[in-house]
Amino acid sequence: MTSPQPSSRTVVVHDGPKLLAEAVAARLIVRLTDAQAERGVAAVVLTGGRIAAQIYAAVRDNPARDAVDWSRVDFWWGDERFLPSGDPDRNETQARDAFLAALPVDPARVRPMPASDGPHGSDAAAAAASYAAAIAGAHFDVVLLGVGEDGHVASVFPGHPVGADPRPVADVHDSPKPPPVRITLTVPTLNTAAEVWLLASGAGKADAVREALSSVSGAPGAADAAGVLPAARVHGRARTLWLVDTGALPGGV
Ligand SMILES: O=C1O[C@H](COP(=O)(O)O)[C@@H](O)[C@H](O)[C@H]1O
Repeated sequence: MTSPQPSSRTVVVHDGPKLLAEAVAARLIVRLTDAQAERGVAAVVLTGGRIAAQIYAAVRDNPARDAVDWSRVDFWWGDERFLPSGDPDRNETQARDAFLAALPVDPARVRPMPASDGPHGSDAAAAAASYAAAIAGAHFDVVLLGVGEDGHVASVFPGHPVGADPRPVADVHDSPKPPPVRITLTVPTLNTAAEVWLLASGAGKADAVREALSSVSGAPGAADAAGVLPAARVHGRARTLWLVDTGALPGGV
C-alpha cells in the first residue's frame, strides 16, 4: 500500500520484515540500474542495522541483481562504529559479509569510513575529516537509513550535539547506543542525496516512526534543539521514501 504524504514524503508499508527486505532490495536494484542508464555510474550510501542486513542479503539473492553493473557502483557509508577493521560490529563488516563479498564490485569504489586501527588511529575527528574530503563533490543517488528505536538515523542521535554539527562528517562521542565513538554524515550532508530511504521494521520502531511521520518539520536546517527527531529531519532532493513494515507502522498511514 502506498500513500503520498505532506512535504513530499511517501510511506510504503510491507507485510513483515521478509517482504520489506525483498521489496527494498528489488527497488534498490532498479534504482541503481536506472542511475547507471542515466549517468553511467550509480552511488549508494549504506546504513547499518538489522533490517539493512536483511536487505543486503536479499539483494545478493535476487537474480535481477545482474541488471546492475556492480563494478560501476560507488558504495559509501552514512555512519560507522569507530572500531578496528573487521570488527563484526562495524557497519562495513556487516555489508561486506551480507552482500559486497558476493558481488563483482570494484574494490576502489567501496569507500568505508576509517577504522580505529586505520591511518588516523584512535583520532576519530581526523578520521571524520578524511571522510569529508573523500565525499567532497560526490553525488548520492540513494541514501539508506535505518531508523533507530529512538528516532536516530546514521549516528545522528536525538538530543545529541551531533544534530547541530556544522561539519559534513562528524565524529560522535558518548553515543547513547554502543559503541560510544562513531563517525557520521551530518543531516545537511545526508540531505544532499537525490533520494533518501528510511527503513524501519518491527514494533520497537513504531513510536519513532509515528512521531517522525507526524512531525511537520523535515526542513534541512531544523534545529535538533527544537525536539525534532533526526529521522524527521532527513529528506532527498527528489524523493523521500519511508519503507516500513506493519510492525513499525501498525494500522498503516
Ligand atoms: O547503530 C546503528 O543502528 C541503526 C539501526 O539499527 P537497527 O538494528 O535498530 O535497525 C542504523 O541506523 C545505524 O546505521 C547504525 O550505526
